[in-house]
Amino acid sequence: MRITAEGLSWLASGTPVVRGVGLDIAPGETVGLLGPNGSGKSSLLRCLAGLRVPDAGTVRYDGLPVRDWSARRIARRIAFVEQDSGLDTDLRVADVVGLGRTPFRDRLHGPDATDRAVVAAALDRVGLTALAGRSWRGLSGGERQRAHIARALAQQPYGLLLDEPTNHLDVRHRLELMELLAGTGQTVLVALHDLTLAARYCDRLLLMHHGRLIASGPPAAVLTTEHLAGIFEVDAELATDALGRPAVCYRGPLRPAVPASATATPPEPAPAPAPRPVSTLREGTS
Ligand SMILES: Nc1ncnc2c1ncn2[C@@H]1O[C@H](COP(=O)(O)OP(=O)(O)OP(=O)(O)O)[C@@H](O)[C@H]1O
Repeated sequence: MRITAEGLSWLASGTPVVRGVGLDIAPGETVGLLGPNGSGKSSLLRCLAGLRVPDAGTVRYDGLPVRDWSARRIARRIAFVEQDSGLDTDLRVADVVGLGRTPFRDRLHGPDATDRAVVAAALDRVGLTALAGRSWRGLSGGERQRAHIARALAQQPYGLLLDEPTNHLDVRHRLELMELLAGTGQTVLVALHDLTLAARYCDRLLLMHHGRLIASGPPAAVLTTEHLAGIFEVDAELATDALGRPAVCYRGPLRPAVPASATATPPEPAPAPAPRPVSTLREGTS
């Protein structure tokens, strides 16, 4: 599925958050969405997922504008894994994953054999089969995150939008998740803070800053020392991993430059005026 946006803008209480974003994600492409905190990644993803109505511009799936589509129609095309769903329920893990089947079900009927098979396959893909019967409340943060991914996979979408899905995941599960996403064959747009992970698994990277898309291209073209310093405000060196992709080695946050006047040797204090000899004091002349 091709996901495109033209001139996309969204305002929060009158303040521009997404500013004139244009993008074109080809069918089957895995694209990483990068940017510092507050740069507008989640807001852009929500616009693309139909959860925010843009103030200007158009989102299209396979060339069709989605502005007037119902949530159900969108959910049959695209799955969205939010940064923090805050889901709190007594449902079993398999039932939470089964929520991904809702767009395909008649409201009056429960899950059928196909739904159950799709849910089982999704749980298997994220390694949660053993926890299928557990209560949602008993899961760790990382297990919940993987269950959300399984719920999205159970939707059998053509496109996947994910907002920092590697949060809470240990290193092995991060790598597994990125391999899974890159191997789905679906169109994937994934917001990530781990720049090296993004470079390793994404075909292309998009970089946001203050609501605008300021760069798009292969990982090596977007992860530059200029962007690391100027946009992410870190002092970092770029290495190349075994696959020829950029890998970031951080030295630390960039310190704001100290103005020269603050480091210069302070001038010698002016000598205090010598006390006038008493004899020169004249209190009145009469
Ligand atoms: N509903 C809202 N009302 C007011 N301000 C909002 C709203 N949604 C987002 N913002 C503001 O818009 C800016 C972009 O937020 P957004 O969550 O899209 O950024 P982000 O790049 O996803 O950040 P992070 O990396 O921290 O998750 C932030 O300054 C945020 O406070």
